[in-house]
Order: sequence, then C-alpha cells, then structure tokens
Amino acid sequence: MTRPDRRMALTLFILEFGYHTDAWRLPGSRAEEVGHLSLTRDMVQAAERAKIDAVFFADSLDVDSVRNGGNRATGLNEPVSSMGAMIPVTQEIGLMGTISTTFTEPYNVARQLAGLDTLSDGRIGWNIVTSIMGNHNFGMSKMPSPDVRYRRAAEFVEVVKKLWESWDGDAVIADREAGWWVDADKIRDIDHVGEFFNVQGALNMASPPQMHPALVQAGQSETGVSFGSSVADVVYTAQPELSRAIAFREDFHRRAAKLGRDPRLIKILPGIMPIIGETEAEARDLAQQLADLINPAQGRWQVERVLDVDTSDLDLDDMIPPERLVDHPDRHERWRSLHRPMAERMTIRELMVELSRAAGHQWVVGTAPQVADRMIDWFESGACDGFNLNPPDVPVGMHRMLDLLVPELQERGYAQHEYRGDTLRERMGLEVLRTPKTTTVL
Ligand SMILES: Cc1cc2nc3c(=O)[nH]c(=O)nc-3n(C[C@H](O)[C@H](O)[C@H](O)COP(=O)(O)O)c2cc1C
Repeated sequence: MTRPDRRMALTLFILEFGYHTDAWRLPGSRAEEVGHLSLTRDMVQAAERAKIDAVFFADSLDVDSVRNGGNRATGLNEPVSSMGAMIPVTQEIGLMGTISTTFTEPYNVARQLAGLDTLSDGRIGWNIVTSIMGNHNFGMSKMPSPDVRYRRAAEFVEVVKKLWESWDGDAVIADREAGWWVDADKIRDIDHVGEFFNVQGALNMASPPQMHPALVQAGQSETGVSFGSSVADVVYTAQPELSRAIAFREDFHRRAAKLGRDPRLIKILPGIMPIIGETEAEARDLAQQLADLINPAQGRWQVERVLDVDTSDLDLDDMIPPERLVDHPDRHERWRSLHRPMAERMTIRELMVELSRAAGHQWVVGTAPQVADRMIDWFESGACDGFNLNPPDVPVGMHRMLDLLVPELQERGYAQHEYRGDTLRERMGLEVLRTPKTTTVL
C-alpha cells in the first residue's frame, strides 16, 4: 500500500454533553460533570493519547438557549479558564479556545493568550468569533451588523498581533551582573489609532512562544470568509457535501493566495460527527438509539430556531410549507445554503433528527474502517486538510472515535503516531513565525 504524502490535521471539539442533541440523556453520560475538571481533563487527555493535534473549546456569551425553551445551556467551558486548567495536565496537545472580538478589548485578549501560550510553551490557538448573540449582557440594545462586527474583528486582530510583536523575541535578557532583566530598547509602543481602538502599548508581557498563537476562524458568509482568509491558520467550516467542500477550500485558497499567503500552511477542517459501531448494524442501532433520545419539544424547538419558523400548528410528520421559509437580508449564509434546502425535502421529524446529528456538519454512521474511507475520500479529493471531530456522545462515542477511528487512520498513514515539533504551529504544519528549536518533518 502506498503511504499518503501528507497527513490529516485533527482536532477534537470538546462537547461535554456530546454533539448529538440529547446524547447526555444516555445512562452512561457524564452530564453532571459538564464544565468540571474531572470530565474536561479526561476528554483532553484521551485526545492527547490519540495524538490529536488540538482540542477546541467553543463559547457563547448568553443563556438565550435556556431562556428561549432549550433544555440545556451552552458556554459551560469558559475557554480561557478551560485552556489554563488543561496546561498542567497535558504535555503536547494544542489548546484552542474561542474569544469574541465584539465583547472584549484587544489589550486584555492579547494578555490572556500571551499568558496561556507562555504557560503552555506554545500550545495555544484562538478561535476568533464576532458572536451572533449576547449584546444584552454588554450594554448594547442590539447586535452590531455583521459588517461592523467583522470590521471590528479585523482591527482587533491587527492590534493584538501588534501587541504580541511589541517585544522582540530576545527582549528578556535576565542580566544579573548588569542588573537588567529586560532590554527596554527591545520593547516598542504600538501607538495604534483606528476606527474602533486606540491602544498605546506596548504589551506588559513578553512576546508569546509562537509569537502569534495559532489563529482559528469559522466565518461562512462573504464577509466572514473574506476576514478568515486574511488571518486564519486553521479554518472550521460546516460542509455536509463533498463538492461544496471542495469549492469552499478552492475559494479560500484563492483568496489567501491573493493576499500573499501560502495556502499550504492553512488547515481547513470541516466538522464531522461519526457514529461508530463494531459492525455496521451496531452503528445503525446506536444512531437510532441517539435519535430516540431527542426530546420532541426540544427537537421541534431546534427546528424552529434554526429555520426561524413557527411550526406549532403542524404535526411532526408534516413538511414546513415553503411560504414560511422566507429569505431576507439578515439570514445567515447557512440558513440559505444548508438549512432551507433541507427543510424543502424533509418532514419536521426528519429535520429534528438531522439537526440533532449535525446542524450543518457532515455525519456518518458505520464501522471505523467505513468512516475512515469517507474521511480519506474527502481528504484526497481536496475537500479538506483534516477534520474537527464532533463526538456524538460522551464518553462512549468519543472513545470509539479516538480509540477505533483514529488508530485506523494512523494505520493507513493518514494520522500521526507521534507529535513532532515544539509548538502547536510546528506540530500542525502552520506558518512558523520564530525559528524552531528542532526541525519538524510533517
Ligand atoms: C466548528 C465551528 C465552531 C464555531 N464556534 C463558535 C463559537 O464558539 N462561538 C461563536 O460565537 N461562533 C462560533 N462559530 C460561528 C462562526 O464563528 C461564524 O459566526 C458562523 O460560521 C457564521 O459565519 P458568519 O459569521 O460569516 O456569518 C463556529 C462555527 C463553526 C463552523
């Protein structure tokens, strides 16, 4: 068998409830521990044993899901504290966390990420989001428009990068004899004056080990992808179909190349939720078992929320009348390209199961070799550089992914057996901004 000449980048989405809606209702779930060290640590350590490149902590800044009828909360793994807690209990795995540019200030964020990157010896990534909700928790009567949010995000990242660069790499001299710990000539103010931020700088911390912690982004709209292609080292994306995933990656590469960036150093990682069984029949049974756990009120709520329609007068086996699926300029790209087309061919009950499985991401039911075949097909077709692995349920579904699927990919030469390199950027094959301490072969 010929070995592939490049390997997949793999990250694990830390979804402690499980990705499948209501998977937490399984008798063996660890729903009581969500957000607690015991569970987060077990998940991240399991990912490190499987040599996953990084774990990913998402975030939201509101409790709207619960307030509007959802049966559980989101945002229970606050990313900065979660990454911090994982540093001493892991050695090599990357730690990626979400921070919103809409509700924070660049000076604070530059410090938090520089601190984490320093404490972890260069293992940190930042998922840059502009948030779609949360305004009422930050003194704003409504959310800024997507255009304003992304303009602020672009300037935000520019300021943060300047702050990370405001200390030269050799500014700390610790010269005991002369009595200087730091060489002040190697620290510069940034004097940033812009549309959203005025920041004098410099940062009050040394430049982080990676200089820039890895930058992650998941915009799907024209504005979002345009921003992402200018900054992202790692790109998350919801791609349920192969041809669209190929087109997305080609378009992203074209945009990045136009900006003078090397697309080979950018990792585009669509999400995938594999429901894995020892046999195909067992996998199908597990998928059905998870579908049966969906709380019908919650499932309907999810359909109504994602599609933004009222279905209260409809039976679960009805289709949503097309005239209710009205497009308007505030619709998200995903609504237009993924969710509405789904609603045009599925009943409410089928939509409930579909959205519980993946909310726009790819899902696959099968044995580990079957799931690996699908992933390799996508990878070899140019649809992606790897995947963000969504565990259907925790802990069993997650362990099947890490302990059955990942070894299958390793055996076929598509997943790494060992970490190589000193920082997340080196280990993952991203742009390296400082001279590496050791040579990395990826
Ligand atoms: C895998 C993945 C993870 C995401 N994580 C977050 C998150 O943690 N917090 C958040 O506010 N948005 C998150 N998003 C949403 C994106 O940042 C983005 O807003 C969304 O894809 C819509 O694109 P747009 O902003 O260009 O309209 C995520 C998206 C994807 C695909």
